[in-house]
Amino acid sequence: MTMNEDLELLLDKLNEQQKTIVMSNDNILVTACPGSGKTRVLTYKLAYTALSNPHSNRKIIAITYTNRAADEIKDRLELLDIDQSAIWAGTIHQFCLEYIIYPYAMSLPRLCKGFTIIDEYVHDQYIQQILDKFSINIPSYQKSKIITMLNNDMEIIETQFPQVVKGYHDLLIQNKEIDFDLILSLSYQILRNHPIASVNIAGIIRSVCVDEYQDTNELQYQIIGILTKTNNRIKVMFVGDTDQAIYTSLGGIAKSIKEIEEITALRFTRETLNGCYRSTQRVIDYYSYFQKESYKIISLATHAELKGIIYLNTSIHKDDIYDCIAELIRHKIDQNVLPEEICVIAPQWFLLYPLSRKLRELLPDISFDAPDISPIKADDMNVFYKLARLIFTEPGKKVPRRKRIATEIIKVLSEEYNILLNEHIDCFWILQKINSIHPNAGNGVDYYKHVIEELFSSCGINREDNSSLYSLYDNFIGKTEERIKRHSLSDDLSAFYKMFREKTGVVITTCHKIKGEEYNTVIAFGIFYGMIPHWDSIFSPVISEVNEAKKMLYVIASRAKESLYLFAEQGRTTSNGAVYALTDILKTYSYDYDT
Ligand SMILES: Nc1ncnc2c1ncn2[C@@H]1O[C@H](COP(=O)(O)OP(=O)(O)OP(=O)(O)O)[C@@H](O)[C@H]1O
Repeated sequence: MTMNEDLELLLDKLNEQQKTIVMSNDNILVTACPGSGKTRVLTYKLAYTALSNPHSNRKIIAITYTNRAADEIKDRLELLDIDQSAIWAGTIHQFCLEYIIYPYAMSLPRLCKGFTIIDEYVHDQYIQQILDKFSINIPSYQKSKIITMLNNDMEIIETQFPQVVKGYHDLLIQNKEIDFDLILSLSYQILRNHPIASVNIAGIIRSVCVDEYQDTNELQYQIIGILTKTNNRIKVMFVGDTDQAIYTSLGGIAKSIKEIEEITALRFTRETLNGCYRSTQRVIDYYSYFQKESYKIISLATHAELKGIIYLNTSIHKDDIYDCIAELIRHKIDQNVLPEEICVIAPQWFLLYPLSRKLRELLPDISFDAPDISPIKADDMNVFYKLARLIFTEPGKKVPRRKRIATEIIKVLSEEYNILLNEHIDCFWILQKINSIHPNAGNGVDYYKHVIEELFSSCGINREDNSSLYSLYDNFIGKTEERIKRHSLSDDLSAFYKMFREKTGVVITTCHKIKGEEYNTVIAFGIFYGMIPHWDSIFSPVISEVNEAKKMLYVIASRAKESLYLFAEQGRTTSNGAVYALTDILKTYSYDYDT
């Protein structure tokens, strides 16, 4: 097939609005409604850019909000049979590590003598250690609010406990460690203070596509801005939906086109995607009430005209909610809705654990993709977690993904831990080696330790010469063992395989985690003022509680293809005994709900 035929085949799968965006040679800011095919547009834009200039060796970068989204894009490109050698997709943290921190660590005194990246768990341990040192006794919710992130000039932002943050950073420096936030701040420092680094990095980039731009934080915009100011040939696309900006509390900002133009020193064209392939027109009209600035979304779904169900219940008691949801699920399945097409959500995890237990009891014949506490904590930045993903998944399945993970492992070992691996060690070798080690251990941790020891020994990696890698390893094992003990989990090998198995069945998750997904039926409970919006927004002097509630309800409702059930059950109280009630904005929304 010729290149033009390849391109035509790609474009055939897009509607006119999507095509315009994919083919545009401008810098574009795309505001896209839910279900309008943002992921499709982004994937096809990457494919189109790669195919239209196959000889360019400059990189096409896609920045996604989660590792899962990056995996999805890479899998879709694989299905389209696109050569991905010029395409890079990952989170901003991964981008910063691979393109800025690892190659230019020598330019910062803090990094030049080697460094390791700590995770949330170590972060929390350090904070506790310093609070103890200063004899500060505060509740855990307050601990988690201590801002350890620094500003663009590496100064402390935290106002209430600045001495704790100083102690924390001193400890990191002393241990030659950095945390997640420092990946961004130090990348910014390198780009800003070392023009050679920014010229080199910007010089190898062809385009940057940012997904979910409404969740991008200030530093991320600034990092992209330095690159485009250094090389104005870089083409930029921001795609997102300002009505779905539910990460404001984590620093996400949906910048205006003018602000983006200022930061990047580029001119932008605005494009819109307002055709929704997901929901019926009725569901769309229902959630459009929560838009910040009203605009018309048109259903392009084959089921656009179906009535479906839109239901709100504020009278059910919390003790009856599990039976009621179980009945609903049974009813939907009897109507031939697939279990995978049903999702039950709540604003907080603690509401979901008892629900999952109860639903499994009430519906023993139905499978659930429910929040289980897994023996290993998911952490895609940790090389030992990446190794676990290979060790505890079946060799013959998802081979391209396994190859990618193996390649990432080699990269981390050589670039982060400066390990000189033998030339023959490539992703195939790693996969073959892991596939061939089958220790005789029924316990998951022992099994994992055996594989790692044998793998490392065949790679020539030993404890004596690689103390920082082994300290991460010991920490990883220690944390896993502690998790198993704390939550009384099974340490059986099968429990480790289970955690990485693709889950099927009725999905049970939180309102934040459901973002980007779609289901025939969405059942949401716990729709309370204090959870939607969260108390943090209600008490915040800078965040608008009404907007936060609107955005959350917009995300929840826009996941539904046909049916949406909302519950604000009676009888739930806060820890202080105050009674939870329906979120305010739904009290004032006079909608003609189904009964
Ligand atoms: N041109 C198209 N033709 C047919 N179906 C499409 C087209 N574009 C997208 N879709 C379908 O629309 C649905 C929604 O797509 P996608 O999940 O990419 O939307 P989204 O814009 O990312 O949604 P959200 O913002 O809610 O996360 C998917 O099922 C996708 O296959």
